[in-house]
Amino acid sequence: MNYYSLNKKAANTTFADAVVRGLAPDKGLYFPESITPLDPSFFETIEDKSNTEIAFEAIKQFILPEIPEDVLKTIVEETLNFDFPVVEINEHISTLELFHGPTMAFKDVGARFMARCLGYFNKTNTNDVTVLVATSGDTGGAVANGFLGVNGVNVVILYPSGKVSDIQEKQLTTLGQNITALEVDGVFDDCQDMVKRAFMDKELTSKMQLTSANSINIARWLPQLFYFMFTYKQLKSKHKDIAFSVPSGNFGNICAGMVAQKLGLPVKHFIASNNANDTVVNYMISQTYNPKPSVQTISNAMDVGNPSNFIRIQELHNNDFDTLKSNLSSYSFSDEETKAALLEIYKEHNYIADPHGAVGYLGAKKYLENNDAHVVFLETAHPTKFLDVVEDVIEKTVPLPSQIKAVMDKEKVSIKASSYEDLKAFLLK
Ligand SMILES: N[C@@H](CCOP(=O)(O)O)C(=O)O
Repeated sequence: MNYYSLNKKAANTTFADAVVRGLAPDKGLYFPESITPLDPSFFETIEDKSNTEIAFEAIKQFILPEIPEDVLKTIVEETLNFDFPVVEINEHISTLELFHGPTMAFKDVGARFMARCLGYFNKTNTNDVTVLVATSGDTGGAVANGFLGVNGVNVVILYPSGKVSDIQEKQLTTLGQNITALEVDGVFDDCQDMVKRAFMDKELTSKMQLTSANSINIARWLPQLFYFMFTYKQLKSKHKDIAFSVPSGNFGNICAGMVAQKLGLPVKHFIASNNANDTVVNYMISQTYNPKPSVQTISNAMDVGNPSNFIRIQELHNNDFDTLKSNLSSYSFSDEETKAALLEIYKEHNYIADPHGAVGYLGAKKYLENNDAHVVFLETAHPTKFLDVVEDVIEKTVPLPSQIKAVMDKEKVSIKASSYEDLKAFLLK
């Protein structure tokens, strides 16, 4: 499979090259040249397949033969060695728990998958690769964990100082080895802009191979389509019309769900559930894309003012607003509404959500006001990653899982960076 740049000014390229570059030379995001629907029998018999069989069948057209079939199977198996349960909240709403991996956030799948792809390509590539990643909370920890000790790969994580949760900060600043955390004086979008600027900096790129482990990288983005297939497997026999409410920040996850839909997955509708960072909500009303600096919220992983993947979503809908509108609704919710939802989910349904899941729950409820479907909201991270907020709202102590306990007492190590020049100086050193 070859990939083209959505800026249409760079040459098409292979999966390997797109992964190693991260971003195309014209600063565009890579996009697959074709998406061929799977045979309908795949979905008819999905309940008989294991998660790894589903994932392998769904992703192979994007990767083979550059990674051989047996290696890709192993990558998929190693990536997916934890559960993805769907939990019913009520008759009309369920949640897909995406927090059973090592860093307890949905990013684990993409990070582990990409790390293994890069590890494979590095066997024949003698040059070290530097992975730059911007995080508003969860990506950083997942990438640190997924890439720890990968041969020939150095990881530099940029995160907005004081704007990630304590646990998230521990997860991305305490591993050492080939992982370095840069604490940026700014918001997530500043971190993302610094990463994108580094890719265009000829002085840097002439001296080192840079790539990204954000969802702008196809190997981080595409595996997220698995979640939507795993949900269908679990709900197919119970519900006819399934819609997804996806807590959205950089919009990679929901966009991957739309790729699953292009592959033939029956999805009635997508709901992009946002916090106060409502760039896409406004676009869906005004048809004007007006990115703005992100504002800080209690669902911090979604504090993104200029979602990178929205351009891929438009491409998937042939850049046609009416087509997009028939498939996507987008709503925004305040922190107060999010806290009220956390409490409601706990009190009425005996379920402890995290702030991002609570935003997803609100999106599901809003959609159901005027539509019929069974809506699955994605629980993108474990509630204990946002311990202060969750315990304060539900007035209950939440037990800590082993993955969280493991980082609690480790010492944070980070380097302050207040400008692009600081990042560049660090990389050149
Ligand atoms: N929500 C992210 C921000 C970056 O998103 P990504 O999926 O493009 O890595 C985070 O938690 O860091």
